[in-house]
Amino acid sequence: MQQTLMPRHTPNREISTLILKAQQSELKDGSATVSESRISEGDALKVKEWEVGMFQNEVAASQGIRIRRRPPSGPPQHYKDLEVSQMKERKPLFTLKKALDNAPPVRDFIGALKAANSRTGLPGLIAEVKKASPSRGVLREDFDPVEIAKAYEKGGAACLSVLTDQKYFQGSFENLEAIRNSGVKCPLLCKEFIIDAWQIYHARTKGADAVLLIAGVLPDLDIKYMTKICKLLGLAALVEVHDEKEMDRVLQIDGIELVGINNRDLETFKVDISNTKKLLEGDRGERIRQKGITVVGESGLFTPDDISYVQEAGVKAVLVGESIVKQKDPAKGITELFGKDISL
Ligand SMILES: O=C(O)c1ccccc1NCC(=O)[C@H](O)[C@H](O)COP(=O)(O)O
Repeated sequence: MQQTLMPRHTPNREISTLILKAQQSELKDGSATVSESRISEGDALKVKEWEVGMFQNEVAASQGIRIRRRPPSGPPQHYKDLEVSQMKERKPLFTLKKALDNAPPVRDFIGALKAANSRTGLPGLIAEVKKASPSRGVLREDFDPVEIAKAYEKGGAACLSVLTDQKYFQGSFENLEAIRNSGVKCPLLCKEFIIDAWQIYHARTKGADAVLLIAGVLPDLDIKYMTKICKLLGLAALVEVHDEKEMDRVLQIDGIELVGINNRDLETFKVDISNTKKLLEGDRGERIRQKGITVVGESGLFTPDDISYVQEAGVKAVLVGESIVKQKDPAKGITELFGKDISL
């Protein structure tokens, strides 16, 4: 943490004061990070935002992060940075914090996956409510998110993943909120490109029980900080990796309970389900088991053989979109995917 508190760029006076407070706090109890220290959560967020803004590209490069968001200088240009900064202006953090008082209670996302796995002997299913994707275009023209969510629950899904990104997936927070308010009991993952802690608060106010943190997009410091915010809010964090390097980065972060192995390369869109097996082999797999991490196999799962393959590799849960959302009756699609009725 000290290293990130010694910027090469000069912070403004407010940030300098906050950094000093955080450092004094660290000196007192030795181990605290900015977010754990005695400065307020709002102040910690300001320091964090400043650190992230200054170092993002340097840190990202050193951690092998391939998916870059910010230009080296100047204003944000990536659509998600722009989108989030506009949303933050409309609903600042203090407004979101007030809205938390009226947010529905959080349901146990990881508990639901484990219970389904124990009940069926098969990986717990996170069924994805996704209208379109960058690799496949529109998956379902007659897309009614609540109807699909209800069919998934009827078909035995343990949890649901709801795409909220509009640009690439034609998703929305309205869909997430509508599913949450529809009486569907499955815990909900907010499937979003999270780049800012503000989005976690926002997801919580819209009824999410879990959020996605993508290691290919977020530096270690962000993953650490954001998993703490999730814990603070009672949300589960699904930390997604695609290769060995990302898995190794995530394994050295304490407190991570749920890791997703995406079989899809987010840059090339190439899907290979043997990726799940590769990342769970040998010492790496052993460390994951020792840490008690629940692993989710993600993407490209279409048949009972695919499910058996990733289960044998060591996953306790799977995240599936295309193969079930395209079915006329998504509940039947689940039965076909698993080769048996998992709702019983
Ligand atoms: O689905 C895509 O084309 C995609 C492209 C780029 C980034 C992410 C993408 N999808 C997100 C996902 O990880 C999947 O929606 C999820 O794992 C389900 O995958 P599938 O069962 O293959 O629909």
